[in-house]
Amino acid sequence: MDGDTGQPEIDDDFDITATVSWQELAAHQQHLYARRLRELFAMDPDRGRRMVVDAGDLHIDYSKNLATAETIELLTALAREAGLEDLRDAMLRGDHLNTSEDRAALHTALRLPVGTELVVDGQDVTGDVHRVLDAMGAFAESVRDGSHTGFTGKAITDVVNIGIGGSDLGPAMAYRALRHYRHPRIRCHYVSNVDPADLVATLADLDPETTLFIVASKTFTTLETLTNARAARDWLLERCDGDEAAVAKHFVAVSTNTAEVEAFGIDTANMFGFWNWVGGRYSIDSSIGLSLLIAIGREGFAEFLDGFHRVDEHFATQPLETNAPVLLGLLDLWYSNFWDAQSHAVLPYSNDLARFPAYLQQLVMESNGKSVTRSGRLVTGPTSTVVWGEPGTNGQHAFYQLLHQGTWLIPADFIGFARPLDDLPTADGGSMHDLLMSNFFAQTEVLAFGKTAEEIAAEGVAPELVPHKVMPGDRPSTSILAPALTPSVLGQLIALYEHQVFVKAMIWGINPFDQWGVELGKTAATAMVDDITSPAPPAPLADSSTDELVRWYRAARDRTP
Ligand SMILES: O=P(O)(O)OC[C@H]1O[C@H](O)[C@H](O)[C@@H](O)[C@@H]1O
Repeated sequence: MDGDTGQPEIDDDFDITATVSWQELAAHQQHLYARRLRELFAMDPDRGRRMVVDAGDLHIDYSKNLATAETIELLTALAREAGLEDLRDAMLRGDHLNTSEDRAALHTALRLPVGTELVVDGQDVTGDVHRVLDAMGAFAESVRDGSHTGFTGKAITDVVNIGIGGSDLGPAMAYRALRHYRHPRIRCHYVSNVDPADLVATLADLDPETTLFIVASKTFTTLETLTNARAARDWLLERCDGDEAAVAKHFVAVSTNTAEVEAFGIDTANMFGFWNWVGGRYSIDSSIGLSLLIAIGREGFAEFLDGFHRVDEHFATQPLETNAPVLLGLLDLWYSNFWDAQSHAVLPYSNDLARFPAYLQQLVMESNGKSVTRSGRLVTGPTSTVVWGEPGTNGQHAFYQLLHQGTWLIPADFIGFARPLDDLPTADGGSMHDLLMSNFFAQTEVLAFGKTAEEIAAEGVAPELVPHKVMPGDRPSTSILAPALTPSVLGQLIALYEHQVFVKAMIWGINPFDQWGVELGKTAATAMVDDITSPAPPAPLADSSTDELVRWYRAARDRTP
């Protein structure tokens, strides 16, 4: 620790890939490469009982990974060499780990219990967080109990969250996931895309008298969100004879930018704030979660936050060897840096978690899709893999073929629940949920252990078909089980992934809290609007491809059908 500043000492010339631990892991991979998971289980029959870790209500089995006790020893040594424990503590106490923006990354403060002391940059962070939570809670209650009414005095029945990226994916995912905990009268809708189809399709079924809009944007300058919000306001004004007073009843804002909220025309009395130390993709438990809070109520939202906090506590206190986000982050790094894995599948065996992979795509890839270190030096190895996935069993009938027999190594996370919130009987009087989970367990088994040519031939399969039916096995997976998909468990799952993203970033030496790569595309799109809308013939564009595309687009658009 640097005694003067309290910041962790970050050696920007430090290259993790040049360390002894890294070389040892590379040598270890060569040794493990020749081993089969079948052998590893035969040599260590208790592996499936030992290579498990519990964090809060999450029960995680990582024994079906291409790893042994020695792998974990070497990976945790690597993490120590990267100073992971100090960096974790630095993040939790609010040091400015987001170096390129000179900010803290304090999403963990959003779920600190009331009264926990945390002062950062002279601010009483927990006090601020709970003041906003209280205001959100009171507002949500007034919507839920019908006392907040629309311009004709009717209770709100529909909430439209207008936001994109971190101001959409989290609440949209969680609203869907927590279907069982929602208020019976209120439905939430999520509009993100600047494609007008999104807003038009959403508003088609809504009644302006009973619709509340939440304009959610950290910066309140995001083109898509402001464009959709303006169009939504026009829609409302058209239906209330231009009564501007209606806007105050039907529009609230969620943002860090008071000036822009005012400039947009939303009364700041109807604004719920947050802080620049909350990154967009880490903001679901800030006021960005207002729609979710309206849907599941104060108690549900408090349980959700408590779930995050339980995993935060685990992350903060457990030794690296039994620390779930650390282990999962290290295994991920093991595959991308030592096994050339380029993608990672997330497979929820829960239809309500259908948007969880999409949510993780932003969390993981916007955080760790970087190729320079904190000091701007090029990294010397791969960083984030591509994250993708679909709920099981749908994925089984679509892309699992590639997981089982394709040429890529694709580690997969299986997520499932013991107690169903919905269940129906099967034809033989069993439970559909048990059937779903039988698929979960069977898939992880087949991925890991496969089926050999001998086993297939012994079943009497024609010799020419045997190679087609061989299941190679050694396809790694991690199983994450929880008792049920509750608000708390959802919070725990999100925190588990947030922290594993951090673990990897700290070892690679990159900044997981900025996203400069998104900026140029935004600026270029704004500049392009003139090129495609000006009444004058298109000016030649710098490259022949874009030039030709724009000309084709304009001609086809302007041709009478
Ligand atoms: O919440 P906003 O300021 O509108 O930002 C919405 C999104 O904008 C950009 O795409 C950023 O890369 C995302 O991180 C952010 O979540």
